[in-house]
Amino acid sequence: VDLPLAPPRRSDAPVLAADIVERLTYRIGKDPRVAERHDWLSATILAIRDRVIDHWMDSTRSTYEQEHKRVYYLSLEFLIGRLMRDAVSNLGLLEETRDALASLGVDLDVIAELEADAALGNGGLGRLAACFMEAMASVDIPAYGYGIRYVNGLFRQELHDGWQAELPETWLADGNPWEFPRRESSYEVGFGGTVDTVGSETDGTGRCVWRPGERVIATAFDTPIVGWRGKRVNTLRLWSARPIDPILLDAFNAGDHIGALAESNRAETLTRVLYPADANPAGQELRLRQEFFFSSASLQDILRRHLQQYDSLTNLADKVAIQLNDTHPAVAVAELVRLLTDVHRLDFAASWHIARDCFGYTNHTLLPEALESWPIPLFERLLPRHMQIVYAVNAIVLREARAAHFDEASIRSISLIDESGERRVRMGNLAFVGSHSINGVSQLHTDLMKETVFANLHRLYPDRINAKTNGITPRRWLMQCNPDLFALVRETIGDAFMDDAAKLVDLDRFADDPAFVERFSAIKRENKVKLSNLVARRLGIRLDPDALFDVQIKRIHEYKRQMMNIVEAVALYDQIRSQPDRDWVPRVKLFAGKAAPSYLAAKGIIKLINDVARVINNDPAVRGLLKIVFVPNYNVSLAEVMVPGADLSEQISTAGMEASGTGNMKFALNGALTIGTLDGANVEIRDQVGRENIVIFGMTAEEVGTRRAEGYDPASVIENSRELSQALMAIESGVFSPDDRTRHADLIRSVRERDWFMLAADFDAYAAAQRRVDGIFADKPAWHAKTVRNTAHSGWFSADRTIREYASEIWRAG
Ligand SMILES: CCc1ccc([C@H](C)CC(=O)N[C@@H]2O[C@H](CO)[C@@H](O)[C@H](O)[C@H]2O)cc1
Repeated sequence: VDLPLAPPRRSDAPVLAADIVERLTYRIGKDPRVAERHDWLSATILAIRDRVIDHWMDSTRSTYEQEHKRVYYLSLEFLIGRLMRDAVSNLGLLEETRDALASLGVDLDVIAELEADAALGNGGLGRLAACFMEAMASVDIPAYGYGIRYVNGLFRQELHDGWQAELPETWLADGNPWEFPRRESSYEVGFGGTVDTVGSETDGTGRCVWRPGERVIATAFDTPIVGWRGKRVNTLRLWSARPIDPILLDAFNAGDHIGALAESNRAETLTRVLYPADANPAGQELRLRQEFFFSSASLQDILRRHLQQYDSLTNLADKVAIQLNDTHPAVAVAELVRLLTDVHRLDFAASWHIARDCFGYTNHTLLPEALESWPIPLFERLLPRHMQIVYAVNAIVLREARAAHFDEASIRSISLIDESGERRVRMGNLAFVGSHSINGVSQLHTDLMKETVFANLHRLYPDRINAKTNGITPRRWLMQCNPDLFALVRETIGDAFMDDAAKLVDLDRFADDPAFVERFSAIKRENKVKLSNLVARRLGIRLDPDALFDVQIKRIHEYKRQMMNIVEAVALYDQIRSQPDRDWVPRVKLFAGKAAPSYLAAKGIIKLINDVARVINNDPAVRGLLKIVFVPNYNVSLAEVMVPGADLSEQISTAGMEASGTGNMKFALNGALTIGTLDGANVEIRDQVGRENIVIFGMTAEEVGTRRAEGYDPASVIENSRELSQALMAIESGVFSPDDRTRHADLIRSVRERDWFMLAADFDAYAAAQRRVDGIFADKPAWHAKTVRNTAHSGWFSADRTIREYASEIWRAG
């Protein structure tokens, strides 16, 4: 029966206003005269949502009818932030919505602030997944994101006397108007149990049957992801776990109330909370259960959708591309082989080939402690059939390596099984051998992957590793978070850049145009005022918007060297006090970022920053020339205010350790100058914006490697740097912690004795680079010209470019 389709809705302001009032009245049940701001937000989202649904259904239908290849992005994290402004803006309804609400006496910007951030991620990896979802819809690629619908996202950070405190994040407390429960899309996911072989091996009818000891139901919640101009609306499908039996009545009636709810509690726990670690795996069983739960549910859903359209699985790789966002979904390789072999009865070899042709794997870190591996006893108990498949795959791979005359040491490093100590399954190796493409997230990172963690696998399979330098969506990270700059650019170079960010380069010729620069810098100053107002509101600290706003916002980690930044602040503080007449450039150092709760050194760094801030900010001798601010609870929405308000972007990681960085791209696009090492995508930012429009310092990744190999003695470096040694002494002696003089002694000792992240070795170069920055900032025309050129030459870092590369070189889609 060809059912009539709902007519698309008109969206001029009066119609929108009427729709909003209609939703408020009949869906929210509030009288407009007494409605609260959050009621208006919910009503507006419901009205906008209907416009989204029109495009969503068009997209889903066209994908089906045109038999498009679908891309599936499997990620345990999607750091989405807020969605209303994104949806309204990408549908081109911003002015209409603003006018509609204004006609009802409501300010769009005020209610937009009330939307909860969907903080379903830790940092770079999670935010990249969110930018990719928006970009895939914007470049018209049929794609699904698969993840977990955590009830509690990344913890809320509060500062208690300068110390990080973690509080539960409750984004779903007031409901989530953007999600659609899809009860019909539910799948059983098993754990534990046994594997039986039925039929006889000899006549080829033999096959394995996994009999799980436990089962839970994965049920889907869909969120529409609107692309630019509403070209396409894709689906983010997040899985939630629920019990097969919500309550065991006989146990309950027998009075065992706890036992009666055990299964439901276990299911509930499975998708309750996001693991807050972003570099070192918790290694807990629940984490492996989460990884398998969403991988299995996603693959079952993918195969169901494929078989619904094509009644065979042999063409799966022609119609399905699956991207593994780091090793977190790597168990999907074994699960797809199981589903194809045991459930859909393809032979093992065919299943293995299809799987490899479907999968691509993205590596996001070289940090050894961040590479996931699971103890075999745990893996085997939880996933007995997958353990068998891992062994079978390993046999194939090691046979190929021996045929290629690899020595035993290489064989050991290639093996999916780490035999060095406790036997463990290497998820990075499993993802590698199970994928036809393995990509790094910047050129340098990719080169280092070939030389380090995957050197031998690269030797065995030399045509798999490729570079896909990260990108960011210019919609959220320019058009929406910096509308004034966006409007100025549009007025200056026309609209073309809105559909092709590379066109931003047309701005270059205005870098020395005083009239343009006047307006460009005025907008930057306005954004700095906005940021200052936020800091005043939240921390009661007053900032001078004409000072140099020096910003470092990212997860707290020793390799990101927030420590080097604050030690340099102490050295500068000392100089301002000892050379008061020097014409210092007033500077505000702004920090923000969360530390993994179990990462004590990182939490110590947060406390150190706050201790130094308290002393410097209250020292009259500084006369406001230097201020330190740590803004709590860093998240996507805070970044949307801090990025446009920055003059200087701190990208100072130890070279070779930041796979790419994406904050660096956001700052450059919003007209900030980068001070950084030649690490990750900083190298490509330098190539794009030009050596004269970035301030590079410090050792290269190669020099770091050499320095370590030669034996690095931080003590000798420290004694040869008066600034550094004085600053370290001031901190360790308690100048900034009079209430506990030895509080920071451990942090300083780890620099003096080991300094694995080469803070001492790079310090003098860093401090000198900061003085160079002062010099440039004092020369306003020079400064502004450089910042304009950063915006002009950041188009290449649009996620649209990155996604087009994935689509043509990995997914062969779109
Ligand atoms: C298992 C614990 C865990 C969780 C997350 C991760 C992520 C890989 C960490 C991460 O977010 N990596 C960042 O990914 C960004 C997107 O590619 C890069 O830009 C950053 O350089 C990289 O640190 C590692 C280990």
